[in-house]
Amino acid sequence: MAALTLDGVSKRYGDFQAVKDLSFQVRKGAICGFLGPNGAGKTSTIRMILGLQSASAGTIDILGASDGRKVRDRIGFLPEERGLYKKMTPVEAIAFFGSLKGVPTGEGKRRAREMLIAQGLGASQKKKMKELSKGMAQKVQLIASVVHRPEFVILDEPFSGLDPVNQQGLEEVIRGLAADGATVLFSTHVMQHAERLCDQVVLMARGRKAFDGTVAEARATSRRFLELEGEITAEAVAALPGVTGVEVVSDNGGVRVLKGALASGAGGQEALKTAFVSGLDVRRFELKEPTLHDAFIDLTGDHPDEDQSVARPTTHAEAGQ
Ligand SMILES: Nc1ncnc2c1ncn2[C@@H]1O[C@H](COP(=O)(O)OP(=O)(O)OP(=O)(O)O)[C@@H](O)[C@H]1O
Repeated sequence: MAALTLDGVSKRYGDFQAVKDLSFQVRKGAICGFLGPNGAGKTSTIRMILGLQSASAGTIDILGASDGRKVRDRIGFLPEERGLYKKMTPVEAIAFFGSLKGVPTGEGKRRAREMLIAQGLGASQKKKMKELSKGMAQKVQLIASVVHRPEFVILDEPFSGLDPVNQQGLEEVIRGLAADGATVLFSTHVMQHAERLCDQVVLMARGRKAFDGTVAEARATSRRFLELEGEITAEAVAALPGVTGVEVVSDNGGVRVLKGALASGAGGQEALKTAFVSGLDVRRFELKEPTLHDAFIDLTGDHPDEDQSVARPTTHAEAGQ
């Protein structure tokens, strides 16, 4: 059963169309990654789902309602721009947000303490929000957005600004929400989180949906590739059977790392065999599966995290992380 359905949704700001004819469904209980580079239209879509702005065209159904305002007590939302009342303690802040969603203050405080302890923030319960680190404050805000135990949780770029340890903690929180039966939709331009977490990914590029399916299905749209290192030329790799394109990853005085994309269906063994038989100076080789990041680039031509510190030539090394 679908918890969320978008059908032909568009958003126009003056002459600029930020979201174009967007349709997708999210099944009840699924974790859905809403992916795309900055400006792809993710926040605009989330705001339409929540009813914070109206769609220029198309229809939305969230938990049976035509926008989130009508079912606000059943929805939890972590906005991209964050901030909690600085002088409150985390317990007060969480209970306050709970009270806006109908949770009695005493019960809100009890849940706040329980969740703060579960998140390793037990010792910070009595501090003021302004005394917490950014990562801690972000966790408190996330707890505040789910203290009323919503059926549908929408998180806009929840991983941004968190260090790797806190990012991992957040992944666990998201898994926990889904394990408790909630449907989760989160936006991100960092593919690795989605790769680990999502039952479904919706890829956005320039306002349009570029892909909708499982992570495995997304990866399957992309090609495997062969990475070779040695005193080899790009031309020599391009001539290997099954190789359709070559990228020079690095060149260290003639010792190069070369990446050869394989034609769909090509296993790579044939190319390796030919490389050895023809006496190419292969000092290292690796057959690599495409990551979600590779699939995104193949599907859209965009770099989802181009404003991040992930440099393109090393991207494929992320596959095993
Ligand atoms: N209120 C607005 N008026 C005019 N243009 C807007 C408005 N809000 C967003 N846009 C534009 O619409 C496009 C999509 O923006 P949106 O914030 O939805 O993208 P996004 O994928 O969420 O990216 P980000 O992660 O940067 O927020 C961008 O080009 C943005 O500049």
